[in-house]
Amino acid sequence: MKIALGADHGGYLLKEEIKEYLRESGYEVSDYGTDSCESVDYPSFGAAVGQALMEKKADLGIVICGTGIGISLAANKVKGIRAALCVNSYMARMAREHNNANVLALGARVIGAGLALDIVDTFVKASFAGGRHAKRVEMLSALENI
Ligand SMILES: O=C(CO)[C@H](O)[C@H](O)[C@H](O)COP(=O)(O)O
Repeated sequence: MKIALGADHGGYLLKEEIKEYLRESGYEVSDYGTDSCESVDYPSFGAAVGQALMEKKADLGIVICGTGIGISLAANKVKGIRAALCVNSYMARMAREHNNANVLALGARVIGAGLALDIVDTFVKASFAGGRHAKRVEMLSALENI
């Protein structure tokens, strides 16, 4: 599985930890920045990860900023992206099983690294349950045409 990572300055350090964790776990990881704690603008990095998924360069994305809010909003502006901001592992599992989320958003100023890695692990291992959820996800996609 290929995973695209992106973060602003608020999420940079957590992104580096997640990158190391995923690579050690055997995943192929592409890093769309940022590359330091120097102040940058989260929309660029959320959009870059979203575009990477839509261009089939990755299967899932993980985006991180201070709260996870701004960068999830940015990723969700890309057509086809369902980015879910999660603060616990239950949300991460439901995001995949019920919402077929393709991007996980995290807030590095909200949760610690230990919880973040557990959320990441849950998200990448879970899969879409389909069934009654498929119609709802299709309805979400239809909203992109409004
Ligand atoms: O976009 C955000 C909030 O929705 C992120 O948390 C950003 O990382 C944050 O806004 C950056 O704030 P800073 O004061 O410029 O570091």
